[in-house]
Amino acid sequence: MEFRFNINKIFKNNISRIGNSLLPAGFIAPDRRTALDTTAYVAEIINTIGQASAAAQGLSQPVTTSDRLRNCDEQVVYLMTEDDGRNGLVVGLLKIGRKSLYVFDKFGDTKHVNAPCVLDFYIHESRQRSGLGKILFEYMLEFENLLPEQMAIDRPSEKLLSFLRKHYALTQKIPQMNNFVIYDGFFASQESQKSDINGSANMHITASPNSNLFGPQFISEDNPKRRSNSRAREEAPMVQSQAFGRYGAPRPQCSLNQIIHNKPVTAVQEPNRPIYYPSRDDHNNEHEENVGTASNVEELAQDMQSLDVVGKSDDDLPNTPSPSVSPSNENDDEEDQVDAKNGTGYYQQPEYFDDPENSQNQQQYYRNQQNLHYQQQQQERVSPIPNHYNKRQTGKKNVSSIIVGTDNKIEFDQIDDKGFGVVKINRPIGASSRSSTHEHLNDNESIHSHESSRTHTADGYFDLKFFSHRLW
Ligand SMILES: CC(=O)SCCNC(=O)CCNC(=O)[C@H](O)C(C)(C)COP(=O)(O)OP(=O)(O)OC[C@H]1O[C@@H](n2cnc3c(N)ncnc32)[C@H](O)[C@@H]1OP(=O)(O)O
Repeated sequence: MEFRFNINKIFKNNISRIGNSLLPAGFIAPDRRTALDTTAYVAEIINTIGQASAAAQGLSQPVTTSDRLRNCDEQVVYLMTEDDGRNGLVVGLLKIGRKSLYVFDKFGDTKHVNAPCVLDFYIHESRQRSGLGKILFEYMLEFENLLPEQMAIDRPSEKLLSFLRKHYALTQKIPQMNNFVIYDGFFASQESQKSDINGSANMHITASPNSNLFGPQFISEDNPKRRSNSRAREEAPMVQSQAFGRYGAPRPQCSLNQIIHNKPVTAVQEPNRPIYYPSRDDHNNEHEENVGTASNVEELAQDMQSLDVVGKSDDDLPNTPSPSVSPSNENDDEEDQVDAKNGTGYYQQPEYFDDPENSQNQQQYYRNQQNLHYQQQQQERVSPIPNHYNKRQTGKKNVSSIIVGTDNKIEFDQIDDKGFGVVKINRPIGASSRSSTHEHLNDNESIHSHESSRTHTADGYFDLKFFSHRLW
């Protein structure tokens, strides 16, 4: 590879080591101007041979550029030149540098190493397979005081793999998940550099593929399984997690790990986490009352079932529907109708039930009952507040009302900024005047159906008062 300038004045030896100064080691410039010119020439040489190396490897971008070399303290380039009696030739490039890597050892555990790496290696096509590559590589190993197996190879080509196999008998690769190739014997030389991200000498990060999901786990080197180099995992390895911080939280069992190690995959058991129900008085730190565990939820459900619905307690009701009943479920609708006809329904039946011409009203009645039931349950979950609390006790300022009409439309009517919401069921849309709504607003009344209202119309009125956060 020829250049427009005489490279023999720059490189006094066949192999020159160049660092981030872009001047060959031992180069002496008579003046500053010469130094700057030489730097520019070396930059041009490096860029040119870097391009040639990338082309030889089929890379779209060169791995070696003068800018990268200038800006990196950890990398050096070995250039091989020939004196052809004219301007001289550049015939080879070898770039190495230390890199901080997470690599798998032969047991599949991840280790953090700061390893010397072969980053770029190129011998001009006219000189390949003539032994120059080995000369250049040997020079580098000697200068850096390294063994070939100590080096990690960055994306080696088939030619380089063959080169290493032939000259250094490197055949036993340790599989990695990154582009680096390391060989057996790599870790024997890394003992002195062993460390983890905390700098601890006796810990390392596991190679779990779930590390990205659940965070790294730190396994002690004192683990007897690691000491014995046994990969049989009859018992769970001792995993030491950080007691605090990001990785301090309990992690779910890694099912992939169980599959890989042929263990029965157990169902993931959710920890008994506290359940937080939104409190109306969060700002008063009273939400502690609303924090419970799953068992508390059952108690809450029992409390809900014991509430008086439409003036009738559960004790009077032979068939209490499941709390999970969905108001939109048509089948459940039918079942409830049958129950009601048999006198085993959950709610009281209005008089028009006996009128066969009123079947539409009956259906509407059941739908509304189920809606009410569902909304009550939802309301209870969000705001499990004794129904005798008044506005002053709850401190709420927002009042709004929902009016559910006979055609299943819901009218949500905000009256003014007071404290509670009211759902009015079975009222004609828009027919409920604000004044009449106000008349029925009594903060001391229960969240259940409004008996007095229901008597005003054959459709029946069921007001549901609720505590709500302000929506608008
Ligand atoms: C991390 C990296 O840099 S990966 C990129 C490596 N670089 C390249 O692939 C660029 C193209 N190749 C080259 O530049 C050179 O072939 C090098 C640098 C790999 C080796 O340099 P050479 O001067 O050819 O090596 P040298 O002559 O000392 O050793 C020759 C041995 O290298 C291997 N080798 C070299 N060229 C080839 C080739 N075309 N095909 C297969 N093996 C080859 C063989 O093992 C060969 O031995 P053999 O001739 O008995 O089969």
